[in-house]
Amino acid sequence: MAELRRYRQGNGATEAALASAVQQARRLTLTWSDGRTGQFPLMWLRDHCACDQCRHPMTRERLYKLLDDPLWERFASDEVLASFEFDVDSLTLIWQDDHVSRFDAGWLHQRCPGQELATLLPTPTPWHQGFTPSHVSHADFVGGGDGRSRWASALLRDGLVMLDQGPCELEEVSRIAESIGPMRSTNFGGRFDVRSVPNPNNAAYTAIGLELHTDLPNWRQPPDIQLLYCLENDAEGGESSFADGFAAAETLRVENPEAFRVLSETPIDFRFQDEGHDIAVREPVIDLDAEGRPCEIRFNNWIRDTLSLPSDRIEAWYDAYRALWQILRRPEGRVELTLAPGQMVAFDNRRVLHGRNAFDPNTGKRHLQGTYLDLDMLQSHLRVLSR
Ligand SMILES: C[N+](C)(C)CCCC[C@H](N)C(=O)O
Ligand SMILES: O=C(O)CCC(=O)C(=O)O
Repeated sequence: MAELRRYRQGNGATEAALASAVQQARRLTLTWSDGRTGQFPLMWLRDHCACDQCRHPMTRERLYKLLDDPLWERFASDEVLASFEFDVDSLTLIWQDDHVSRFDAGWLHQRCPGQELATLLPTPTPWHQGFTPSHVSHADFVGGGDGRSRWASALLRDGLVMLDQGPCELEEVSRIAESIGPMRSTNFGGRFDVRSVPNPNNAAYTAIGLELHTDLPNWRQPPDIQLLYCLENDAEGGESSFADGFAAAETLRVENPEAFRVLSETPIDFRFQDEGHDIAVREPVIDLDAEGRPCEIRFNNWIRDTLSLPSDRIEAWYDAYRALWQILRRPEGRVELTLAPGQMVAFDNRRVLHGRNAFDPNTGKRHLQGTYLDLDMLQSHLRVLSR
């Protein structure tokens, strides 16, 4: 007989006690003391067995293979379960092949089919008018208190967060990034310097103003999170601005549904070329998820490639693109700030657009260091911090 073992994933135990368990054909209906009830298909219960044969005892990864289970065909009937019993905090099933599965009642309570599983991550929330980003001090971020989770939560919720009063040290951005996850490398390297240089290969390495944009929309998977750490900002100009691309897309949907449709349904070409690279992709400006909500914005006027569409769709596409751009330009939707030395801005590059005003390199120095991170690592970091 398999060793019995509780299986929790640390999503917070419930106080509710298991009150009844009734088998109806190929399902078990469970009811808890708080009134919640759930119908659990037997095949689901078998697949989620947490014993040490079905889950690796060290990694907790699934070993059970439904494809190789000789009982599988019988899950459609009610012959698969030999017996079951329950008490307030557990449910035990004995299958026809004598395998025993024991479930924690609280674990099942959280996973009633059809029930949203509680997540530890904040919901991305569109900026409302007058939105201002959260600020966390560098000392709180590195200090071991709740600074890191406040920072990560704000970044996941708002897509933008500030870190203040850090040291003016080269590579501090790399240290911060690597405390969260590996830096995401691109054709610009793992970590990049933003300053005006001779022979630049992209507009960020000049002193010109940068219209709001997302970075690297010419990649199949553009970088998720961008960190920009300010080391020097003495030159005249160079102020930063940000806009919530998801909020702008939703405004466009309301004000100009046809433009929204065109931008979300028309893949266009993005392409970056320099000495050693030619990276190109064809994707829409607004990408929608399965529910039709914007899940990615690709907006970068420099590296938008030749617009290759049938001529009867070209004017409509330009009109739609201008309509979105006009919304992005509206002052009420933008966050404007001047980065101070020792300050770092972090933002979701697939949601929030960033830009800067031109600066005059003859009046002083401007130097940022930046890198990218995968959203998976940021989410993981917050889940681990919440343990
Ligand atoms: C930040 N860093 C300078 C590394 C990249 C800048 C990317 C912006 C550019 N126009 C593009 O998407 O290709
Ligand atoms: O210089 C800045 O403030 C922003 C730079 C930028 O837009 C970029 O690196 O993509």
